[in-house]
Amino acid sequence: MGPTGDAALDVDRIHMSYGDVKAVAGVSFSVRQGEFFGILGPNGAGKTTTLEIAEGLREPDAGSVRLLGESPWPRNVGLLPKIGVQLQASAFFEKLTAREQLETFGALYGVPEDRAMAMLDLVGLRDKAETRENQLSGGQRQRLSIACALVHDPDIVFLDEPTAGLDPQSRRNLWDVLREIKARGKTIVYTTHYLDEAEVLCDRVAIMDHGRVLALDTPAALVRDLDSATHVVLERDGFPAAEARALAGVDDVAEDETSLTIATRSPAPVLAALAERGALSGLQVRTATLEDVFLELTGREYRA
Ligand SMILES: Nc1ncnc2c1ncn2[C@@H]1O[C@H](COP(=O)(O)OP(=O)(O)OP(=O)(O)O)[C@@H](O)[C@H]1O
Repeated sequence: MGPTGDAALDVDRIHMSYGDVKAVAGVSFSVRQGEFFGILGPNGAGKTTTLEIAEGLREPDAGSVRLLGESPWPRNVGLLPKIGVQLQASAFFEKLTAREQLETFGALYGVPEDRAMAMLDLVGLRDKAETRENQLSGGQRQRLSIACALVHDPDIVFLDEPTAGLDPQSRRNLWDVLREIKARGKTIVYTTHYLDEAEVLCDRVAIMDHGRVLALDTPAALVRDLDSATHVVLERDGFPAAEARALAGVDDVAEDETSLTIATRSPAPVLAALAERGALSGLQVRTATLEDVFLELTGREYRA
């Protein structure tokens, strides 16, 4: 599934070095309107540099960017009302409450004051409206920074690792916020080093390593193209291993103390055969993930 219609963002063969460090080495991708696009990769892959060039915060050494049909560099003031950039939490105004932060950012764009409460509702912070930002938790500050990026109702939002450093519950809460933003028709471009998260949230992802895009597609297509086995796990005593080996479509069978694991590239008939024999007790089905895709692409285990 590639971009269709007018692209919200077109990044064309960009390069960027910091001294001897080649941070971005010929990166190209397009993001279509309304798409949730993830830039993934381990630390130092070049995600932030790519995002900053796409937003118009940095000038690339080579290559070009079209953002909502325009060049974001040199600083394109006409684009600013249409793009939202998540601020680092340190960019909040000191001593203001969550509501006042939003009203202040909103005032810069001339939006009505009641937008602040609407944004607090969107990110689930209404009950923290009168709390000063330095008294918010890490997850609440992240949500406030996303609300600030959205206060002027931009068409496209850029988020740099919005879920980094959050506990699992806060991460999940933020996923709901991101899904709600997408449901409102916004284009989202975000970076993360959590591959599992991107698999759940993103329409398409670019997997980066050492300044290059190694693969770009929907998470489902990337995993499917691996052609790796699905693992069907059953309770060990639920079904004899020898019978499992004899089923059509089974590639391999392994046993440990508690479970029987069947590897297959045709899970549907194998599951149907197990169901016919009433052997689905304790069933778990494990398919490949984006981490397996990364391993296949780079030959090394993924380490965020
Ligand atoms: N301002 C800078 N000066 C010098 N080197 C930099 C600078 N910013 C980034 N780099 C280097 O460029 C490379 C890419 O960095 P970048 O921040 O774009 O990667 P990243 O994928 O966002 O990593 P992370 O997940 O750690 O933020 C890294 O090797 C980094 O050390």
